Amino acid sequence: MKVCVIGLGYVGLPTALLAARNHEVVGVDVDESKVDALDRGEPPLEEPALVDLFHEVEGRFEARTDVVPADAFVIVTPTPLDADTEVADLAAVRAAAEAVEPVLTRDDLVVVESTVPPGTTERLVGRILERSGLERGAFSLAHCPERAIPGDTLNEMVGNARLLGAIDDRSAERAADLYSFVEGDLHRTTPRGAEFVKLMENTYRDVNIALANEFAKIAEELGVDVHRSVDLANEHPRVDVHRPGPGVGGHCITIDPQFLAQSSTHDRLISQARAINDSMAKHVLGLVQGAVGEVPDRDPRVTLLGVAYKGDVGDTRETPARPIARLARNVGFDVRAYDPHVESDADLPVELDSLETATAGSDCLVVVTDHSAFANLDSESLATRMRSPTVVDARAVVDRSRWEAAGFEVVVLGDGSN
Ligand SMILES: NC(=O)C1=CN([C@@H]2O[C@H](COP(=O)(O)OP(=O)(O)OC[C@H]3O[C@@H](n4cnc5c(N)ncnc54)[C@H](O)[C@@H]3O)[C@@H](O)[C@H]2O)C=CC1
Ligand SMILES: CC(=O)N[C@@H]1[C@@H](OP(=O)(O)OP(=O)(O)OC[C@H]2O[C@@H](n3ccc(=O)[nH]c3=O)[C@H](O)[C@@H]2O)O[C@H](C(=O)O)[C@@H](O)[C@@H]1O
Repeated sequence: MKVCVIGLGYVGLPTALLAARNHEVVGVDVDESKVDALDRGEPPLEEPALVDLFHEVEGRFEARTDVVPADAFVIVTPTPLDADTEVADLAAVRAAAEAVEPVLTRDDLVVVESTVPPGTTERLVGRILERSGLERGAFSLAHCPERAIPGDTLNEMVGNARLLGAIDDRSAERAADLYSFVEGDLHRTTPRGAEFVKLMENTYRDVNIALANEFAKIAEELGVDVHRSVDLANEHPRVDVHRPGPGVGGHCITIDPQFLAQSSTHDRLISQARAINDSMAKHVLGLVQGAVGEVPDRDPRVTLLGVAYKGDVGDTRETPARPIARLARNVGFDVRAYDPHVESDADLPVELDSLETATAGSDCLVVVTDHSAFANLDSESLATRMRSPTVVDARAVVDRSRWEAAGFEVVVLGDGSN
């Protein structure tokens, strides 16, 4: 079938390329520079396996800025949180549905793949499509959310089980054909059911991380090491505590729980977990202030190691580095930053430098991101470059004994044992 994928971002582009293994695919994005890059054969993709896939499907994938008639449409546009109202901003999903409506014909399939609050597929997208004069059922409609983890997108898109939240049997059959690249099981449910399950999954992770972060703060008070404690607790066959850190980032886990909270009067734990995770930036700053103390002569200098929201990716959306940098600047720190996966980011309140420049004369390093490269940093040369060799490790990635031997004072978030 001919498939039109609308939104060529972290999820839409890999989805379009995978679908192009079995179908003719047109990828649509409002960002002309993205479409131009794809036309030039330069896909904006971080994972090497995805670049290979781009070349594999050449001839079956084309990028455009306008929606064209097709047999199936997949909406994968962003669903951020509206900053003023704290509810889902569905403008891009609405715009995509409005772009499909004029070209929609009988028997076409429309899939919402964006993560959305329960009810959105049928109430918002379905109603816009009905303006075409076609009744629901004359066209197929489904919500098939994505579960892939950034960093291993291709393997997860293919291997993970997938939800098919279809309005009827025909919609489910056609969606199964569209997603024939998926090797995991396809589970049939309703659109609202799929919307709810997707949000439950990310909420579970956010709440679990909040619990780990609360354990970390308690461990600091009690004088024990939370990281070793989590390892030991997870030896229990029915316990799976997540990892504490400087806060939860990314476009999904920071946002999706709020789509559930906004949909119910019963939210208690979900909002509390969000607040705990958001409080971690302040907690990290407290650790930095405790470690650095009073600095004579000039503003104390702090260097953020990592601005990406998590390890080994270059994505900075909702990164905890942002509040940490802002809070540090507010209390008078000169803030520098280095990230091996991020060259520049205009949305960050701090410029990115090379490791050498960012750490020169620094009073404190703060490990914000768990990039694998940080486990192998040369602590001895860092110690000689800094004014006072101190590190606050919010991810438990540095080797304490090696860094202490190099002359560092080492503070690990959640480790009260030292
Ligand atoms: N990033 C991830 O790992 C995952 C994201 N999701 C969900 O998938 C959806 C998309 O997320 P990402 O791919 O990360 O977003 P993104 O921001 O990387 O990409 C979205 C793309 O849509 C384009 N766009 C915006 N409005 C458009 C319109 N009206 N017509 C055509 N293109 C338009 C943007 O220019 C951008 O290229 C969101 O709902 C997100 O919650 C779900 C699972 C995983
Ligand atoms: C339930 C689940 O694992 N969801 C995944 C998640 O991807 P994402 O990269 O946002 O999640 P993540 O790896 O948990 O990272 C989110 C944030 O949480 C932090 N984090 C994560 C795990 C942990 O134990 N402790 C912790 O502090 C990370 O450092 C990061 O800042 O959200 C994606 C999405 O829905 O967009 C989803 O497709 C992915 O499968």
